[in-house]
Amino acid sequence: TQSTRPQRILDAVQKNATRGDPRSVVKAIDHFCRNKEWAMNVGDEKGCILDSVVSEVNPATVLELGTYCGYSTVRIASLLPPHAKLITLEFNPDFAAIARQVIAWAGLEDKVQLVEGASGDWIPKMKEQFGVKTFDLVFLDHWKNSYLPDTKLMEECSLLRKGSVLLADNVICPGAPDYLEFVRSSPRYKSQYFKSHLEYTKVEDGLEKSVFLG
Ligand SMILES: CCCNc1ncnc2c1ncn2[C@@H]1O[C@H](/C=C/CNC(=O)c2cc(-c3ccc(F)cc3)cc(O)c2O)[C@H](C)[C@H]1O
Ligand SMILES: [Mg+2]
Repeated sequence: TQSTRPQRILDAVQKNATRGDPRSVVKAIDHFCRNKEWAMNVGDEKGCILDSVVSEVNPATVLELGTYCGYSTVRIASLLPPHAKLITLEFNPDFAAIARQVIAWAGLEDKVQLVEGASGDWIPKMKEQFGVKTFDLVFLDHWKNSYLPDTKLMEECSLLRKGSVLLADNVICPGAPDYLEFVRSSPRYKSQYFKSHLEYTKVEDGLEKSVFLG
């Protein structure tokens, strides 16, 4: 039977990366996506910006919206301090199944909770289901028209505290114009644009870092 692109990404990880070595998993996916098949991972260039924001925030609790194959999940989790937790939401069961295996190959199962389901259903249940008070860092990389409604939902559910950092991928390409307008004009956020390129290409894209001011 025909394999899917996520399955071919998992194969590339299992063939070329070392079990328990997150950096080798990241390298294997980047090599595959740069040389064999493009895929919508945040990639190595924007990934370095992601790494620097994660290191700066040094979060105890992280929420990722949109796991896909788990590339950014592995990047983030590999930088977390010992007892920190990353919850990642993915509503496509096929992608979730692949991501679980990528996360396991990297040896990061203990730091990552992959929740299969839609952000709109799960954000309101974060406190009761996972004992999360607030998130120190949120990485938004799911459907671009869901960034804004989900940000408003996180505010309504009191999941953001003074200093919580939102980091959004693709604010230029494919773009998230309503989200960008919101976080850049709202007095409750301090926003900063990190110019970069669409993964594995020369097309402009970037990450928007927005600090919630409470
Ligand atoms: C209920 C919905 C919301 N709730 C949800 N709850 C849970 N999971 C959700 C939700 N909404 C979506 N997901 C999952 O997240 C993933 C979705 C990821 C989406 N990412 C893009 O579309 C993109 C495109 C390009 C791109 C650029 C240029 C091109 F030419 C082509 C493509 C580049 C990029 O870096 C990109 O991240 C995954 C596929 C999908 O199942
Ligand atoms: Mg993206």
